[in-house]
Amino acid sequence: MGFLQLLKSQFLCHLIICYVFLVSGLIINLLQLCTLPVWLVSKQLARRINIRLAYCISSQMVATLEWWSGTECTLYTDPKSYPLYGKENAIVVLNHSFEIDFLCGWTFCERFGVLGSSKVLAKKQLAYVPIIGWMWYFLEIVFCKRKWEEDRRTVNESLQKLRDYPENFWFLLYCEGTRFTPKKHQVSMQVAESKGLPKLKYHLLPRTKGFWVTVQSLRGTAAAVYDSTLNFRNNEMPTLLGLLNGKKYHADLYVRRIPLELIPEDEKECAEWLHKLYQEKDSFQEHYAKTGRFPGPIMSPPRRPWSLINWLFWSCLLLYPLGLLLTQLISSGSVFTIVASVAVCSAGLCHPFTGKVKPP
Ligand SMILES: CC/C=C\C/C=C\C/C=C\C/C=C\C/C=C\C/C=C\CCC(=O)SCCNC(=O)CCNC(=O)[C@H](O)C(C)(C)COP(=O)(O)OP(=O)(O)OC[C@H]1O[C@@H](n2cnc3c(N)ncnc32)[C@H](O)[C@@H]1OP(=O)(O)O
Ligand SMILES: CCCCCCCCCCCCCCCCCC(=O)OC[C@@H](O)COP(=O)(O)O
Repeated sequence: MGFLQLLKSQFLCHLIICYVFLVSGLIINLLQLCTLPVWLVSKQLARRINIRLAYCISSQMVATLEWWSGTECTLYTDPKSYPLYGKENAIVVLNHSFEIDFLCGWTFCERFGVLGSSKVLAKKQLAYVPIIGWMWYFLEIVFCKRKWEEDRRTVNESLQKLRDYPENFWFLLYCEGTRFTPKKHQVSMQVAESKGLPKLKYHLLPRTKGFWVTVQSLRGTAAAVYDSTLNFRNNEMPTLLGLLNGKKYHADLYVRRIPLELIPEDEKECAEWLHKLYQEKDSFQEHYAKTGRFPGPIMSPPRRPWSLINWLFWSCLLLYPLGLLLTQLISSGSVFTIVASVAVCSAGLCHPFTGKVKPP
């Protein structure tokens, strides 16, 4: 193991990364709160400010993937579609199979310049997660309760509000509705069987209602659906903890651009269209399993320095006062103060990082 790799596996480094993320995240949440009066004066200005503030949070996680772990992201796509990425609004349909699939999505958003404005149809519970969930509130992220009677109206209303969004955005939809597990796959294939639909090997049966309402609500706003299929080399199942430990993965993403006009307006036809799309996605995964690559040419956008620059900025800003505090603590010479501080910090920090869950 080289020196750099050894350094990346050190708990102290992980503490520093998390400290910078948590403290900067809360500061940015506070700044976002301060933009509320700006909404009253100029909604578009408030939106533009929030896009940049959100970038400061999400790009830290992208920096962990791109610069800390050195994970590589390869894009397979049609060269004719490539120049349009980042230059138009789009609905992204992605398989939900990996712990870090959303982060790979964010990485591509970063490379095409739409990270700050990227959106998702997320379950309502995520709105209450500090930092990311609170940031999403100000980004006008669309939340669903997974109760169609309510979502039909609320999802449509939230999407209608994006019609005059001032910057290009990608709207991510995990049509499978939940992350793939063998158990969920088994149940989902029973539903497929009962509906007379062909079985899928690598995906759960897509939920069609959210897709239909999204396409209908964003007609005239989004230009296309980006059908995206993600996988990792060497059958790896990457984790956030792995990234934090500096483990390098290799992500492959296959993207097909489908103009929105090609998607049927009728709900039933649209559902059939989506089921067919997932059968095709399944065949791409089968191709990947057999050959280790997706079909089509590789058009990989390079990583940009901005996520690293943002991380270095927040690190300098937040590690300096922490360093001062520690120096003062040590130079105080009081054994009691030092022991008490170490005890408080350990109590506060150990619980989240041990990953243990209290029994009910
Ligand atoms: C160039 C580069 C390109 C791309 C780069 C890639 C990506 C970058 C883009 C953007 C990044 C942005 C952000 C990313 C950041 C973070 C994301 C993180 C987290 C979000 C994750 C989530 O929260 S996922 C969960 C929430 N989302 C969804 O659920 C969406 C899908 N669901 C739906 O659409 C649903 O229809 C619904 C939620 C709208 C409503 O749900 P409800 O349950 O009420 O209705 P359903 O229609 O789904 O259910 C009834 C029908 O379903 C059938 N059924 C029952 N059981 C099952 C089953 N197990 N499987 C399948 N179907 C089932 C049932 O029979 C009913 O059938 P009908 O025939 O009556 O329809
Ligand atoms: C700089 C890096 C520092 C990292 C340390 C901090 C880590 C903070 C991580 C916050 C990540 C929050 C992003 C939310 C995305 C989670 C994806 C998710 O939760 O998907 C849910 C779906 O699957 C459906 O779930 P089910 O209810 O069906 O099951």
